[in-house]
Amino acid sequence: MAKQLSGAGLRGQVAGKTALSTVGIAGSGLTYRGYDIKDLADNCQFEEVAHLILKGHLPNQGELAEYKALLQRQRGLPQALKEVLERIPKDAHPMDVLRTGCSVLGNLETEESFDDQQTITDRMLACFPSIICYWYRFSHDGERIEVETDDDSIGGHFLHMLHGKKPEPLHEQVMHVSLILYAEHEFNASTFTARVCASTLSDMHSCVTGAIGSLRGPLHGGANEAAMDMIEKFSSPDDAEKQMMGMLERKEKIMGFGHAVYSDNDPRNDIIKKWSKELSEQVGNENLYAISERCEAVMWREKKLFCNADFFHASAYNFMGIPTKLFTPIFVMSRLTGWAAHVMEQRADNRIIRPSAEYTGEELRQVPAIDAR
Ligand SMILES: CC(=O)SCCNC(=O)CCNC(=O)[C@H](O)C(C)(C)COP(=O)(O)OP(=O)(O)OC[C@H]1O[C@@H](n2cnc3c(N)ncnc32)[C@H](O)[C@@H]1OP(=O)(O)O
Ligand SMILES: O=C([O-])CC(=O)C(=O)O
Repeated sequence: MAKQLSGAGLRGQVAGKTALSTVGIAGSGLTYRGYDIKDLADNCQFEEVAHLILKGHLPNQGELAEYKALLQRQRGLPQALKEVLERIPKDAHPMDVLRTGCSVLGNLETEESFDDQQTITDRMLACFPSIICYWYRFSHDGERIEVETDDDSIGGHFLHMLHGKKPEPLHEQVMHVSLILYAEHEFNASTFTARVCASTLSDMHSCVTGAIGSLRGPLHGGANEAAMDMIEKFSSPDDAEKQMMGMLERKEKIMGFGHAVYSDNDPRNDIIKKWSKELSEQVGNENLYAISERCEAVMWREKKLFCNADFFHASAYNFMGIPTKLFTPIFVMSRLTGWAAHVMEQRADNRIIRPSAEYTGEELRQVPAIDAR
């Protein structure tokens, strides 16, 4: 059944054109440049998909090796940025850290010309994991970590810096899948933010900084953290069911469920759910997985609401030992590709985005003298 796309929130209104992805089109839930998301998640590494989204085609072996080497060389952070990160307190939210990190980078390595947009984007793709982990390890463990590792992939680089040791192959593989699933999603709120900013002919760092702010909220990317906060409070599947029924009765929003465009399933869910199960078996924590499955069943039975991409990401990341507050920053490491590609698309065929509002305020009136107010 197709979802009725109308009403507030610009729902269902076409706000521009894109050749980057399709969302919720019958027969193929989600495609990037014509490739089905499952096909990409089953057969590609994240860097291949980033290349596809940013440069327009899937790389061949040589192009992939070259692209990975280029990203590897750019993992270092300028000293001035490290100093800023060291001043941000431990209890800051890592999304705020990343927002600041991106903005500071824009001061130090400014995009002087749109001709530099690919280079600027590759640099951000390479160093965002360094920004997150440098701050996290300094503020939490008092350690100034080495961010220039020789890890093969962005996900591997992230896990290595976070845990201080090379990740096992299964975890690196799950990071590839996760980053692929989160990479691009048409005119979602954060991407639209980036495009609005781009439409003023602003710079790439400003577009991405704004997009990070939009992704942070629990109705968007922040839902993976909110889902984790919820499921870790449940002691068993039966407890999860009991507590969820209470939340539904109180009309609380349950994070990680529902979607603005999909009607009855988010194609990313089956994919990440399968990996979450495999990880749960590997770490021997089948309770958290069973709790998550019960939440899924209850929401479908009671509300016909389904898990979106965020819900099983929560348990999957938790099984890999990733702290909950770093969940949404991982989303940024990936979605940066989609944001930047949309900025480039907007720039290539731009008109400033400036919709109209329906006025609901006072009729025209006169300013009363100050002693008469
Ligand atoms: C990667 C991503 O960003 S995916 C989205 C991540 N966000 C979340 O998981 C947050 C929880 N989900 C939600 O808040 C919403 O489903 C959104 C924001 C994703 C989509 O919002 P909308 O398009 O406005 O939702 P939609 O029109 O389908 O809502 C229909 C009804 O279901 C309810 N509903 C939707 N999602 C949920 C939910 N997760 N829990 C409880 N009720 C819900 C709505 O409140 C609404 O009820 P109403 O008609 O009584 O007001
Ligand atoms: O499309 C949306 O509204 C939200 C979403 O799933 C995403 O950005 O991945």
